[in-house]
Amino acid sequence: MSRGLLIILSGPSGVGKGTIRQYFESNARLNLAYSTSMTTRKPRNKEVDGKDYFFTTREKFQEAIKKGELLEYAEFVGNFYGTPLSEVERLRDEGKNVLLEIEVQGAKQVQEKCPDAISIFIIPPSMEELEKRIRGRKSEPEEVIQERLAKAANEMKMVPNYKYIVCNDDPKLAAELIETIILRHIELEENK
Ligand SMILES: Nc1ncnc2c1ncn2[C@@H]1O[C@H](COP(=O)(O)OP(=O)(O)OP(=O)(O)O)[C@@H](O)[C@H]1O
Ligand SMILES: Nc1nc2c(ncn2[C@@H]2O[C@H](COP(=O)(O)O)[C@@H](O)[C@H]2O)c(=O)[nH]1
Repeated sequence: MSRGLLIILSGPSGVGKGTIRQYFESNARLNLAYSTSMTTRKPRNKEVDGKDYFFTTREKFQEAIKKGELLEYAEFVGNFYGTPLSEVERLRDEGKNVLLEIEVQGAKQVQEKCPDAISIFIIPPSMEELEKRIRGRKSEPEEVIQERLAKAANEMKMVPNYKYIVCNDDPKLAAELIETIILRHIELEENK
């Protein structure tokens, strides 16, 4: 059994990463495992600890950084987010293809540490549409929406650092394109 692939799904907040993931995560052919991140952000309505995120304190997050327990981490609009390393390693050792849904600073760290990671950047059809989506989600207060939008403009400059760019106009189509990318990489790995 070969070690699972590492897949980075990145792109600005509100572009639809989570929405797209829901279309393909139950596709057994992809043999995917979603890496649950750790965050100091407060849970949103309906978010479940241990499923959507491991919600934690700043102190515990700092401790995890110090102990080298995170594959990557970043501060994003006042909160910390990071990927627990041991879980990623365990899943990949079990042959699972591990999906990281992370912002661009963390993606850069993973690309440096794991050059064979498959990096996919999701872009919105326009910045106006991105704003509409962040607002439509009604998950953040106005000042946080403004900060996320300002950040998004800079994040878009990172596009050239990614192997694949997928526009999320229609989420089903975007998910199908990503499925095709992952399936091709699985095939390449099997033929090695
Ligand atoms: N193709 C699309 N067309 C219209 N609306 C969309 C599309 N994709 C996602 N959305 C909507 O945009 C909003 C943001 O999507 P989502 O939460 O999946 O983004 P995200 O990139 O995961 O955000 P974050 O990085 O902040 O977690 C949601 O309300 C979702 O329903
Ligand atoms: N670098 C990391 N970024 C992460 C991680 N988990 C999520 N994220 C990204 O943070 C922003 C904000 O997320 P939100 O849930 O508050 O909207 C978004 O781009 C996420 O993809 C992580 O472990 N590391």
